Amino acid sequence: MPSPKNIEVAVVGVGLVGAEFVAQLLSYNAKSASSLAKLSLVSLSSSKRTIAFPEPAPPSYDWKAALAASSTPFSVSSLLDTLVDRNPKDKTIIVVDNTASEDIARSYPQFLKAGINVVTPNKKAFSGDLSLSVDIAKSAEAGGSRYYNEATVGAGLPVVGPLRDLVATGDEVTKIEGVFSGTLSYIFNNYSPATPSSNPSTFASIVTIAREKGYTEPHPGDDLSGTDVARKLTILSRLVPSLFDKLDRGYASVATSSLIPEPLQSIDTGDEFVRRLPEFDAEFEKMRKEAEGNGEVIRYVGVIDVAAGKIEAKLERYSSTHPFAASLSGADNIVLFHTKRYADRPLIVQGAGAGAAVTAMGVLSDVLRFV
Ligand SMILES: NC(=O)C1=CN([C@@H]2O[C@H](COP(=O)(O)OP(=O)(O)OC[C@H]3O[C@@H](n4cnc5c(N)ncnc54)[C@H](OP(=O)(O)O)[C@@H]3O)[C@@H](O)[C@H]2O)C=CC1
Ligand SMILES: N[C@@H](CC=O)C(=O)O
Ligand code: NA
Repeated sequence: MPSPKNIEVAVVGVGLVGAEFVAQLLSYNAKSASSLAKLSLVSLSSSKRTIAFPEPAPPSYDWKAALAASSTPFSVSSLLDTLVDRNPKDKTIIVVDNTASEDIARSYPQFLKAGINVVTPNKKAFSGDLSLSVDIAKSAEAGGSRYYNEATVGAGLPVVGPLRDLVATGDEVTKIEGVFSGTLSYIFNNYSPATPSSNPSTFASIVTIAREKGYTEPHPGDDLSGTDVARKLTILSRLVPSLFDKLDRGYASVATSSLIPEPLQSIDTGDEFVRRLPEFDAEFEKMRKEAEGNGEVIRYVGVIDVAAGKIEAKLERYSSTHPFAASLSGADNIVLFHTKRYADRPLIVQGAGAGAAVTAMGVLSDVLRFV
């Protein structure tokens, strides 16, 4: 039996998703002693601190305590120097970015050029200005490195990979549509269900639960503004050749309807945002009742109409028998790929589209592509 391939992993971001990713990685090593790969944690970083591991960490290692006790500040440049010193051209080294940071996203080209691979659920690098997406692709080519971002759309659900495969094998995508936000799916599946409740919860209370369950972005305003969906639509559009350079300003070029009441639009912290949201419950209730009175539900959807070149993130009403109404629950995403080959019936992917466990699984499965 060949000896397992050693893959070195440097993790940046150990919040909700990052901590679960580390737990899954350590458990992979523990359960897969005879498997094809060993995943060696070489460093862990938060926004403030970093720790490096000269030896692979054992499954029971209390990395949280070690990181909290570290007095070494984190910086991208020192991480890059440390990883370059480990000879990335001679082995597989991966930076796993589990942050939502724009700065970390902007550093991918430096890592990739140095031969260091990148895996991430962070949408920022692939959904902002087109120039960064182009720089990332060129840097990977120059450095002989690779990057994967499956968990940026639909969390662990296979969405990015299948779209790449459809395109690579010569299929023509005509339309992609669906429910792309786990948070907004959870909110509307509960606030505006196919079978109306006699005692409905308030809009703000459901948002708070979605946040507690770990579905929202670090700032839930990024979900309610539609920005998170617009980012996902940008990521997918850039994989469709005819749309690659359409969204030059990224998510900001997507026609997006926001659910954020005007007075809450510039609130900086997630805590303050959810504290003030109940002030607007009556407005949301009016919208819900109107739909319910027509036998309809409310859902937040995304559409990429390739032929029309139209990309939209918007609130829609559907009859209570529509698949977006009747077949979704929890934080489900559903994505329909209409293509030349899947012309009669679309290729459909559905399942939980948010939450730490399913997101970390998407990130770890990308890491395992390097085996
Ligand atoms: N929650 C979900 O269901 C899904 C999340 N994602 C994505 O996963 C990513 C992580 O989300 P989540 O775990 O909820 O976020 P959290 O806010 O829980 O954690 C973020 C982590 O990143 C660290 N961090 C932030 N900025 C920096 C920086 N500049 N340098 C180094 N570290 C930094 C934070 O450090 P500190 O603790 O010091 O602040 C923290 O450890 C996001 O990009 C999100 O969009 C994708 C799909 C689904
Ligand atoms: N906040 C996001 C998390 C996954 O991308 C969502 O709710 O879908
Ligand atoms: Na995915």
